[in-house]
Amino acid sequence: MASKTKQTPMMEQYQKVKDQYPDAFVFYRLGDFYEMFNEDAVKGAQILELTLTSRSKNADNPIPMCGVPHKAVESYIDTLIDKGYKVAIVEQMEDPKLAKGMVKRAVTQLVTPGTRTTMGVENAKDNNYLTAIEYSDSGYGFAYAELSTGELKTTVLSNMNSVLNELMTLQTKEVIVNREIPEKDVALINKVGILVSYQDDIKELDDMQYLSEGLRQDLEKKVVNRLTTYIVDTQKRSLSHMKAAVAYKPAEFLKMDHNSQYNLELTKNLRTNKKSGSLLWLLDETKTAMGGRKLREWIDHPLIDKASIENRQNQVDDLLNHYYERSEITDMLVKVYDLERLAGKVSFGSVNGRDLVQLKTSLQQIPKIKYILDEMDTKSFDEINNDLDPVDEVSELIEKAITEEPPISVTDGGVIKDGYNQMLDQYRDAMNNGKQWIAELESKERELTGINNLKIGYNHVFGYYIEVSKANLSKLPEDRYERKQTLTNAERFSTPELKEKEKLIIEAQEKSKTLEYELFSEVRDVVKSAIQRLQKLANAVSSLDVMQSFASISDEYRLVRPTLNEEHKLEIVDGRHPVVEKVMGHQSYVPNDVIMDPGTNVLLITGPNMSGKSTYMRQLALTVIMAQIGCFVPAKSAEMPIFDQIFTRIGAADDLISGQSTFMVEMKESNEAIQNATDNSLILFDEIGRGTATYDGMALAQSIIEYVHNHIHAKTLFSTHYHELTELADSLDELQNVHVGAVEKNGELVFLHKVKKGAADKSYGIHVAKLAGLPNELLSRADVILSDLENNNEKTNTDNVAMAEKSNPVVEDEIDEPEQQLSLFGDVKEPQKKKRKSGEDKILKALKDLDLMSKTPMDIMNEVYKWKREIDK
Ligand SMILES: Nc1ncnc2c1ncn2[C@@H]1O[C@H](COP(=O)(O)OP(=O)(O)OP(=O)(O)O)[C@@H](O)[C@H]1O
Repeated sequence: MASKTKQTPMMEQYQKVKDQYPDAFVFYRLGDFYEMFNEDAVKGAQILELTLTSRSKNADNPIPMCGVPHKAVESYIDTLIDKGYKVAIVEQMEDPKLAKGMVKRAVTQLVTPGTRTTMGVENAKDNNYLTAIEYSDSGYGFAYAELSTGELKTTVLSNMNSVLNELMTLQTKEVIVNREIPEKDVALINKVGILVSYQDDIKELDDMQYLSEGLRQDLEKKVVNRLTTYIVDTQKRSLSHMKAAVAYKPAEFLKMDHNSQYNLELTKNLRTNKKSGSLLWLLDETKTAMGGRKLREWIDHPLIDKASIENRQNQVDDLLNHYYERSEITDMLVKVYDLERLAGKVSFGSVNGRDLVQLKTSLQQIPKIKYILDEMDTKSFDEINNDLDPVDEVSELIEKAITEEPPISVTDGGVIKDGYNQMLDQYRDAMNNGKQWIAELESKERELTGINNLKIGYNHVFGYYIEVSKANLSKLPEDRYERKQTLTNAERFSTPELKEKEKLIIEAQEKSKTLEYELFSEVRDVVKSAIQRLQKLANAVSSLDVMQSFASISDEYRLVRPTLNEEHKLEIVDGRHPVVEKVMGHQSYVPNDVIMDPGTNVLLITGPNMSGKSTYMRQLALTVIMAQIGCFVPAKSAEMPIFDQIFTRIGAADDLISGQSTFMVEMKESNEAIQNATDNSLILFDEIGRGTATYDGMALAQSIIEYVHNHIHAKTLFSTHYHELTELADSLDELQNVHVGAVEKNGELVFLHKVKKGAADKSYGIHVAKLAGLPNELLSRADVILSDLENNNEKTNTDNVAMAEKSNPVVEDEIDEPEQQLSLFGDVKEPQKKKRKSGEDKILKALKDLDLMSKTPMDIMNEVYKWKREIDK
């Protein structure tokens, strides 16, 4: 809290704002600076590396203070937002020179992590989503928006797990909730590092009604309204570019949880957390920022509708078949700027002359692109072509009105072209004539005074002046020259006629600047009225951009069009992991088949460590995702079903956030798959069970395989080091063994990376340890232990069998032991039954011989009674 001593009116004004925005840094405009005070100043100075000073230094309680220049404020705000803070911007609402008393100030915007719209070039292809969640008994309303592009989507999710998944997939920066949401939910959101902001009331905003109008579910309407209320409250500016909310259902897309997306490195590399090395990195040859964002959205949401996938495939095909046209389109797309974000800027009123020139350049490409698409004459692009509206009147207006290289500022003139407005031309003439007159005055004055180095100059404070060096002062006639400024070596003067011309020039300058700004605003308003059309155009351009990216990737990496079937047939010939291949070079990559006919649902993959088991599984997942976003796939040929969901238990399983152990996460992820997978799903289980004791692990692995095999029938790849499991192929007819080959050459292990039918014969763990450089002594010792274990195992097996036979010789003969009595591990279970007495054996024999059909119930009753007495003896 600020000190209780009497505050100055300004500090009172400041404190009022701060009280309203306690969780934000308050940037308080004072002249050319935004100042922070008190605790904001102390913290802000530290984070932003500013010098901390104080106001009223000599008072008892000096007020800590620091400031940033208004011209550079954006970068400081960005730094704070990046660190998860909010910034309230307080502007002067009147000209301080004209203000009576305290200058009026007000918060003009609250910038928060989810509402930031200033994107640097480096993250132009990223979205910055703001999300709202509405808790209810029947599920969670979920809505997200991207303020800079106006995108707004909503859905209802059944549980908090799905909410967290969606939040992480979208990489949301901020979540809006009201206080009815359970605290444990808020804690979960905080745990994944997302800022939670509260918005308790919902305002029915007339001009924002359209945003939720088309929605059918109340929960969706409510959550959209909460989100838009928060946006209006914080942004306090026009949001006419916000698009009406689109309701979506997660089930309309291939479902994948965030962990799977993360572990499959779809948009980020696991190690570096950067785009490089991810599927997105491989596929991104988009030329526009909008295309880049759309590609990412598609990777996050692959399709499941066959017709839509095939339409995209047709587009790729058509572009591949029209090489020349494709490269023309690509060249034009390079000149298309970020139409979505330009539309946003127009709506916010923050657009400048340069933005409008970018808009014009972009729009001018559209007729050319349309022409080429017409020439290509392919049906697949009909819809996109229809939506390519060049918004001619906007580009023509900008062409007529805005200069080719306008300055950044829209208030300093130089934005409007000559010839666009008569009045402006007249002002400009006056200015130019005046300047011309002044230039001529210089030579006239030189002649008059005989001072050759006399010159006429201009500065902001003193205006136009005649400068004479001190040495020449004596040559100057006294009468006409009025002294303006004294320098070390010269004096500056004015004359009545210079003053008069100066006045004319300055007046013309002021008037032209004001008029230019008015004209610019008019142009901007015309553009504003075309926002919806621009957004539709942006959507079409970005789709076209992604398609040309797919086509050029397909060319570059020899991808093929997959055939989609409805018969559960998966047949990928010579498939490749596209990212690993790109990194290692395609000569070194060993292609592999994945063949699973309709009757084969489980591939059990064995092979040494490092042989390529997980690469093989990941390769399949990426191929499926590429196919379902409409791209071609890395293989010689590919036939595949459309998958509804992908479940993975792959890669590092540590869940540091919720503090769960590797094994626990492994089991939870397995459970997710087992509970939710269908026969249309893809399951990838990489070494399930390795996180616990061998026997537990192996038992679980087998029962999971059996369960998936018997109940789910999803296409499943299961890699394992438990060689014993390969015997399952004998009893499970939908399961096949494959193994990744390796050979031993002169005691060294050579990986072949080739997947072949059948089970691997050996584990080679010690060989891999050798490759990792473990000391020889340790390795030799491991060899000894291994052969001991192997011998013991064999011995134990034979001992066990012998013991079982010895301990129970009669039973083996007389009673059919179920086969399962032979455990997984090849040894016989300890006999659990006590040795039976001979009387009991007699009873069993009698029971076996009893002919039920020839006896009455009474006879049986008597018989049983006799036996019971016998046993009870
Ligand atoms: N098809 C392939 N062609 C060429 N190199 C490959 C291929 N598959 C994998 N590799 C190489 O082998 C390395 C190890 O592969 P991967 O991690 O898939 O092995 P793994 O069998 O799953 O190992 P572990 O059992 O230890 O987890 C990869 O990093 C890659 O460099």
